[in-house]
Amino acid sequence: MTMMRAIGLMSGTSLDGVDVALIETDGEDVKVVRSHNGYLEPLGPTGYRGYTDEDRELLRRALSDSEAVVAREDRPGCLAEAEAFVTAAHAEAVEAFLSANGLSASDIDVIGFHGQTVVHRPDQRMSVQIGDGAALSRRLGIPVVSDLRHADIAAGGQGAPLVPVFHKALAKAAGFEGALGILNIGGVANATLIASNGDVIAFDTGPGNALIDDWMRERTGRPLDDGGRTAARGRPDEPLLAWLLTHPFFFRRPPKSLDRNWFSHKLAGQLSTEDGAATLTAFTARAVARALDHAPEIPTRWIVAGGGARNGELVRLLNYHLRTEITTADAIGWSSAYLEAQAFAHLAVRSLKGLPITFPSTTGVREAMTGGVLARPEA
Ligand SMILES: Nc1ncnc2c1ncn2[C@@H]1O[C@H](COP(=O)(O)OP(=O)(O)OP(=O)(O)O)[C@@H](O)[C@H]1O
Ligand SMILES: CC(=O)N[C@H]1[C@@H]2OC[C@@H](O2)[C@@H](O)[C@@H]1O[C@H](C)C(=O)O
Repeated sequence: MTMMRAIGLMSGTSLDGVDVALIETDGEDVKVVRSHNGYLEPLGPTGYRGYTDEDRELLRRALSDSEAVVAREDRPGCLAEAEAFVTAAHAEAVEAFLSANGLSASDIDVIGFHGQTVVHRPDQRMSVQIGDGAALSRRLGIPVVSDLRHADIAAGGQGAPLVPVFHKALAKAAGFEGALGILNIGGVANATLIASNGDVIAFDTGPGNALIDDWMRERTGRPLDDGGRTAARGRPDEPLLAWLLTHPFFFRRPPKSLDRNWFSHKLAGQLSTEDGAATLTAFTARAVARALDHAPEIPTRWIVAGGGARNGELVRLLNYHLRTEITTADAIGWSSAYLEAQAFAHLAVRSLKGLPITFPSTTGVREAMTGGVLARPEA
């Protein structure tokens, strides 16, 4: 099949910025190259457009104002302003990326545009990602696929996670054998479990970095615990941790997905900065370990991606709780930081071709289905 050149754009729940990645894919197989250390990695450059404090403040207000959303078209409070900003920030990110890599719009077949999640209520069949795909397509002169969660959620699925079909393509390209776990630790964490016979299940495991980030911002003014160094100096509050893990979410059978706002860093309340960071970091790690309760086959290899892979204390705890050695995505030639953006490039091509992007075992939707809305520049 012919390979297409696709750009994926992700602005995740951490609200840190726009990730940009170009890959070549036919929607089934991803073009890979052998990296310097012998692993197979997706071919293509990546880019990033960080949010300023002011940008992040607007997005935070948008998250809060979005509580008033009743129908998915609603844009209460600052949501319309935030949506225009998200579209413009993504356009700038792509323009800078193209020029940095000597590319022009005609070199790109399609863009997969995730947008910024502001509402995720699968029980109400609603998940809203702000960002205007049609406007982005017109500005860039490139076809854009957006709104990739809606069809699934409207059909009764969780609308998340969407990356598993890309994880599976990467695992196939790498030729991994045996049961494999792929963990993405963004604001929220999600796991893809691939059994030795190729069967896939996927679900959100619980909070990722979001609570740690919120805690650090409140206590230190810096929005992350660099390397997990603060957590490493503290002691987790065991009774609080045990209580947090009694939340019904952890007992629900997958597929399941989580909204960023279902848990709050305020739960660590009165603890010292270090002990609070240690407790919230341990919470993320133990919530991930609860994934093993739902695994049809215990993975013998775990690959960890997302910003959380750079939190040394979190990785140390995961090594302990997952009972097997874990490897960071970067160590095997995959990109910890850009895997999700690459996934949305792959998903856009699958959407263009009408291939399924969600499955009963990944979102709980009744049957495998495609999704996404295509906008063409001339429309
Ligand atoms: N050096 C570091 N030390 C500790 N944590 C880090 C480091 N670098 C990044 N992070 C964490 O990673 C987060 C960003 O992760 P990532 O970009 O994967 O999230 P996202 O894509 O926004 O989220 P999601 O996957 O939920 O959509 C930061 O907010 C921070 O918590
Ligand atoms: C609703 C939403 O935006 N969910 C995100 C979030 O961030 C991580 C986790 O929660 C995952 O379910 C999803 O993103 C990834 C990209 C996904 O859909 O696979």
